[in-house]
Amino acid sequence: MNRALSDTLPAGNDAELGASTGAGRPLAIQAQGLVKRFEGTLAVDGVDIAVPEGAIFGILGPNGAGKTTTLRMLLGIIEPDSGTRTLLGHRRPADVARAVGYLPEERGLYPSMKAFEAIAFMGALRGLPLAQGRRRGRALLEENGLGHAADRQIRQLSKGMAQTVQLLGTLVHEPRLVVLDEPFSGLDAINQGKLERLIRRLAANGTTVIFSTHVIAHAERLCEEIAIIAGGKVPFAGGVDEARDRIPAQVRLETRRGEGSWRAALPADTEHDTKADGTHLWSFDLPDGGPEPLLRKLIEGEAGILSLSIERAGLHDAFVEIAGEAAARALEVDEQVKASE
Ligand SMILES: Nc1ncnc2c1ncn2[C@@H]1O[C@H](COP(=O)(O)OP(=O)(O)OP(=O)(O)O)[C@@H](O)[C@H]1O
Repeated sequence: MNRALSDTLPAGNDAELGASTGAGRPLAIQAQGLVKRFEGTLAVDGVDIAVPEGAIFGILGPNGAGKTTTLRMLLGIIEPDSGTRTLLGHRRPADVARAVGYLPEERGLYPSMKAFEAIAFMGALRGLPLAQGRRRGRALLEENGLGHAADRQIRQLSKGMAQTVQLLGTLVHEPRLVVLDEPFSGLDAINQGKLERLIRRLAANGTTVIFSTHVIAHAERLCEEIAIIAGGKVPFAGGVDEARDRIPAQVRLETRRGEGSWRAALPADTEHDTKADGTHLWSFDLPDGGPEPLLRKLIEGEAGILSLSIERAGLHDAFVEIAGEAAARALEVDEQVKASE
């Protein structure tokens, strides 16, 4: 056990220090086999999650997939029926509550409080002295373009502004771990962009950020690692690139010649078209060996390459591959609903 930490831990504390990824990076969150049932509904069915410290980690899944239930179990707001979780090295989330910031899915602040007071109040709930919270509240509002609203009551703010105030209240005590449940919901495109930048700044300063979303684009733009959740299960957890690599990249090739020894380098199910000018178009999955052996054979066989493009799969296609069409359709509907809001 780390000497400095062991000195601060009371005897018999159940903290479990030193959890780390295979690559040796310490973990801010480690959950194994989390299960939660509500009156006959199996909301979460054996979820494993490992969130490295300092990461931006997304939990991506459609409505009802189990995202909120998972986050609540991680935070100790509800207890799992089975499974274990470690938060910042502690088995009891309450032991590290002051180092955690949480934006719940249900938004709500006292309507009569002024914006800067609301932030200070949220900080006080996590142990920050009120005077300090008030100072930081004003500064945070200023930094985030809401300085003019500091003395306005919450009831006088727009929904998006109030949501930003609540988010700042989640951050005012400078938590090491920030848990955001659907933070982009209810924000317009400009404020979504601001929130993305804020999340990046937090991570750049060493804060771990975990957020849930049903919008693939947010996870794809922000996250190094994700967990895909569908029907209470996590069929994939790992790097965004690793998820995208589940699907072969698509090659589009244009050649002057249509025959030659190089044809053997193209997969059997390659699509082929001959254009009016006699040149050839080929589309196929990038073979296992990657682009270099393919290119070598095309050049050695004198295919007469006119153009070649390789397009990696997007996270949406990876999601379909991993979680299935039905879950992906549910996500798409969510995005359409969002777009029409
Ligand atoms: N307190 C509860 N009582 C009964 N059922 C619940 C409760 N909380 C969640 N559920 C059910 O558990 C399942 C997972 O819900 P959860 O809120 O975790 O999903 P979610 O992925 O966060 O969805 P959303 O994006 O709609 O918030 C759903 O079927 C939901 O109806």
